[in-house]
Amino acid sequence: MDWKLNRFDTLVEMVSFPAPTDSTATTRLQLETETPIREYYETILEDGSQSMPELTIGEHVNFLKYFLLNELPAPYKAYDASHPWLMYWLTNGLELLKVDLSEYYKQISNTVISYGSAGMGGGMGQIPHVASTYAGLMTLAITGENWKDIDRRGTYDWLMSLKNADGSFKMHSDGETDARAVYCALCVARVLDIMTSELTENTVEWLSRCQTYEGGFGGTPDDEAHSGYTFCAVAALCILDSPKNLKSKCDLDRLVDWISARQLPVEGGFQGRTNKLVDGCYSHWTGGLVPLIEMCQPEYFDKIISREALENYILCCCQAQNGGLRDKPGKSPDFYHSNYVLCGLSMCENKYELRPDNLFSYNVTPLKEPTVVAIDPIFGVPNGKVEKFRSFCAAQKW
Ligand SMILES: CC(C)=CCC/C(C)=C/CC/C(C)=C/COP(=O)(O)OP(=O)(O)O
Ligand SMILES: [Zn+2]
Repeated sequence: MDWKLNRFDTLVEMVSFPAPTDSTATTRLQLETETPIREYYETILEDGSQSMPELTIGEHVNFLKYFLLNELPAPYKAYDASHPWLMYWLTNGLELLKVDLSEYYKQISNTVISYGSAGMGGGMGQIPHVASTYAGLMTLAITGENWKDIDRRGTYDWLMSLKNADGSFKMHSDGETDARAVYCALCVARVLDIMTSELTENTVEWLSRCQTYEGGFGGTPDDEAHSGYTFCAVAALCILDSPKNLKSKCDLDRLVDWISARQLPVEGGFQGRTNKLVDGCYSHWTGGLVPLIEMCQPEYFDKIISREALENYILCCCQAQNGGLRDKPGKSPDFYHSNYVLCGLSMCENKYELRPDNLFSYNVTPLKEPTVVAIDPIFGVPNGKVEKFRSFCAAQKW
C-alpha cells in the first residue's frame, strides 16, 4: 500500500485510477489550455531565460480609465442591463490599482443613483434587481457620495417583497431564486444597516442546504457546486454571523477540500467547478473564499491553496499586453475579469484575521509590499469602505 502526506501532514492512502483509454472533449480542452501555460512557465522557471512579469499597473489603469471616462463602443450594448456593474467593475478595479478618482466621484454617484433609490435597475427606467443594487451600492460605498439619497425604508420593503418563506431571495420581482440573490440582498441590507430578524429568518438554513456532497455550494439546494455560488453562500453566512462561526453552519472540512481541489496543478489558477477550465475571475470567486475560512480557522492560514501559484497565474497568464486582465491566454481582457483578477491578487497579498474584540471586523496584514489595495473579503471593495457607509446609515432614522 502507498501512503502520502496531505496538506495537514496526515498520512493518507494513495488511490490510483486506471489511465483513460480514450480522450474526451473535456480532457482535450484541458490539455489545450494547460500545455502552452506549462511551456511558458518552464521558460521562466527552469532555464531562467525570462523573469516573472510584474503587474503592468500603468497599462491596466489606462484600459479601465479610458472606458470609465468615454462612451462605450457599440458592442457594449449587450451590457445595457448592467450599467451599475460597469460602474462597479471600472471604479473598483481602478481603486484597487490605487488611482485617485475623487474628482469623478460625484459624477459616478449621480449616474448610479439615477438607476433607483429603493432598489436599482440595470439602467435608467429598468425594474430594480438585487445584483444591480449590490453593484450600485458598492460603487457608492467607494465614492462616499449620494448616501443620503438612498431610500432605506423603500429598499427594505422591496427586499422583503423578494424574500421567499424558505429563507431565500429572488433576484427581482418574479425572478429566479439563488445564492447570488441571497448574497446581494444581505450585502445591501448590511451596508444600509437595515438588517432585521424578519429579513434573515430561515436564510442560514436555506444556504446550508445549498452545500453539496462535493463540499462546494450550488446556486440552489441540489444544484452542482460552483465557486460563484459558493462564494455568495459562504460570504452570506459570514454576513449573517461572524466568520468565526462558519463551522457551525456548514461542513467546513469538506468545503476546504473542495476549494483546494479547484486550484489547478499546472496553471496555478482556479477552476469554478470540477472538470472545468482555469479562469482568472475564479481568483476571486474561489480565491475569495480562502480569507473567509482562514478567519474562521486561523491554523489553516496558507494551507488551503498556494497563494504563490495563483499569483503566478495572474501575472503570467491574465495580463493582456495592452492593458486589462483576462480569463486565460488567448482571451480578450474585459472589465469583469480585470476587477475580479485584481480582487484575487489582493487576497494573495494579505492575511486576514478576526479582531478578538469584534468578530465582524478584521485586521489585515500585508504579506509583502502590496501592489494593489487590500480588499474587503466579504463585500469586494477596498477594506473599510462598507463599514464607513454602514456607520453613516446607522446614524440616520429609517
Ligand atoms: C454577486 C454575483 C452576481 C455573483 C456571481 C457569481 C458567479 C460568478 C456565478 C457563476 C455562475 C455560473 C454557473 C457560471 C458558469 O459559467 P460557465 O459554465 O461559463 O463557466 P465554467 O465552465 O467555468 O463553470
Ligand atoms: Zn471568468
